[in-house]
Amino acid sequence: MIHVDALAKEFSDMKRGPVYALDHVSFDVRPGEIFGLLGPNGAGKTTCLRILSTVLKPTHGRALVAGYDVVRHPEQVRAHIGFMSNNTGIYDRMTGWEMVEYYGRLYGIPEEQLQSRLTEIFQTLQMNDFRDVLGSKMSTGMKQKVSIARTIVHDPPVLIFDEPTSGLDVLVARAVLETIASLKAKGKCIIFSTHIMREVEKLCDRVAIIHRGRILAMGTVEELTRAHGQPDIEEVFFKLIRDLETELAEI
Ligand SMILES: Nc1ncnc2c1ncn2[C@@H]1O[C@H](COP(=O)(O)OP(=O)(O)OP(=O)(O)O)[C@@H](O)[C@H]1O
Repeated sequence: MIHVDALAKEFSDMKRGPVYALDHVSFDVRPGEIFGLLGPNGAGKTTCLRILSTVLKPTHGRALVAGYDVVRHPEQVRAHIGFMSNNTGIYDRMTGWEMVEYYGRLYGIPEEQLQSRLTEIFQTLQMNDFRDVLGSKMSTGMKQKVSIARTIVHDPPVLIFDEPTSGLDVLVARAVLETIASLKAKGKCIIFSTHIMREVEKLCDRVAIIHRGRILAMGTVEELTRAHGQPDIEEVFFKLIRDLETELAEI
């Protein structure tokens, strides 16, 4: 469902010169799988997810999403994905219902299907008690739910979440993770970025540890801890980052 082959992105930064945000990464994600990109700030996670969602173009390599090339067929890719960035961007003067309805129309869902789809989503995500609250009056948790609702309104087969629990309190974060798990149970192909080890352990079928734009290791949590002789994913993560930094310092 997602096929990424030697994907790279170079930015030219006024101060720093060329920045290799993504350095030839390759991976695949299957339907019914949750794939995590685990990395520190600036690792390249957002850049990778932005390329997959057609917001950015790669400087090298190829990515296919739902069978469509992100550069050659961006409209097709957009029709088959739901992308939730960590900036919820909720409109102050619209209610949750209106916002999700608006996105449903943007995706071209026929009117007669749209209302039943909204009813279903508002029930599943337990949003009925605030369906008529304006964006300006919503709590962070409410906003995050609206954001998820509009990401999934067109029932896309591929879901891309950029740090979906960032800045949320524990209860809301838990609800978001439960929603992601239920989307996997429906057979969705899910990729999400995080720097929270526990989320990876709880949710991901496979994970790629990413730092300085490179994938340092990839596999199930069990495979990675075994291969690197560490007790848990946190130790694997710090070991790999330390090793790369030592290697770079010696060059
Ligand atoms: N538009 C841009 N112009 C120049 N450099 C950029 C641009 N976007 C990202 N970068 C740089 O690319 C690198 C990777 O950034 P990216 O946002 O992908 O990391 P990240 O893993 O998502 O981290 P974070 O969790 O901080 O968002 C960083 O060094 C960042 O400063």
